[in-house]
Amino acid sequence: MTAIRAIVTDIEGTTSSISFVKDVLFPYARKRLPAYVETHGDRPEVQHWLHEAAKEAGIIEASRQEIIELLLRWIDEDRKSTALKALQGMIWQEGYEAGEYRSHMYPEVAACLHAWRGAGLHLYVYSSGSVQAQKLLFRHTESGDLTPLFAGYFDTETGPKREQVSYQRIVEAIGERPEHVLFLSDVEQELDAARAAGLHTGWLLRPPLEIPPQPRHPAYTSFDAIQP
Ligand SMILES: CSCCC(=O)C(=O)COP(=O)(O)O
Ligand SMILES: [Mg+2]
Repeated sequence: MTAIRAIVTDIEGTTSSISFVKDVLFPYARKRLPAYVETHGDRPEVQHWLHEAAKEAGIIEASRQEIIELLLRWIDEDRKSTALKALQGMIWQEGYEAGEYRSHMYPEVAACLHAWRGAGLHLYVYSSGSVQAQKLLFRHTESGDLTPLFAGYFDTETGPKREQVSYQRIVEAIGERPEHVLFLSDVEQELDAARAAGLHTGWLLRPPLEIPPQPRHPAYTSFDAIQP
């Protein structure tokens, strides 16, 4: 493998369990979204994302109630809408700050991130969750505040995770050639897109998942097995 200088990691299913996102974060945002929009709907950043959601849905002159119902539907569908993700991030902030939850990290993740950073690698996050949500998640982990380890964060404002161009934009933004960058994810389509852009890939298959006989990407059941 060409010398790896930077690692870009996904979150859900890679550093943290799918269950934490689906069973803790999503229901928290779902329950509070209507009241949050009613209470904070006049803030410019909330207004902006409500407008973006309506635009994405092609709804002209939507009422606030219609947008709320749309966003709740999108949460149920796990739609990777940039507008929804931005609003979820704002709501999750309240939960983290109230101590309602801390974010899950697989047991070896913090130690590996520390070791990789200690070895001089530059670490980045690329998730469908908003940059705000990513920073909150890594600040409030069960393994402490991991944000000092990261040099940057990317969300779907950079582009969808299954499109090659998103990875081209990321390597350009971080100033690395793609062959020096390793992307880690649990989703094969994301890895395919990263590989098409020239990045190295690592496929995380967390137990009870198992590595198939001939994986299309270098496959690992934990970060421990990755030797960048
Ligand atoms: C930043 S935590 C919430 C993650 C999220 O909203 C999500 O949809 C998961 O996306 P990922 O790209 O990390 O699999
Ligand atoms: Mg994932």
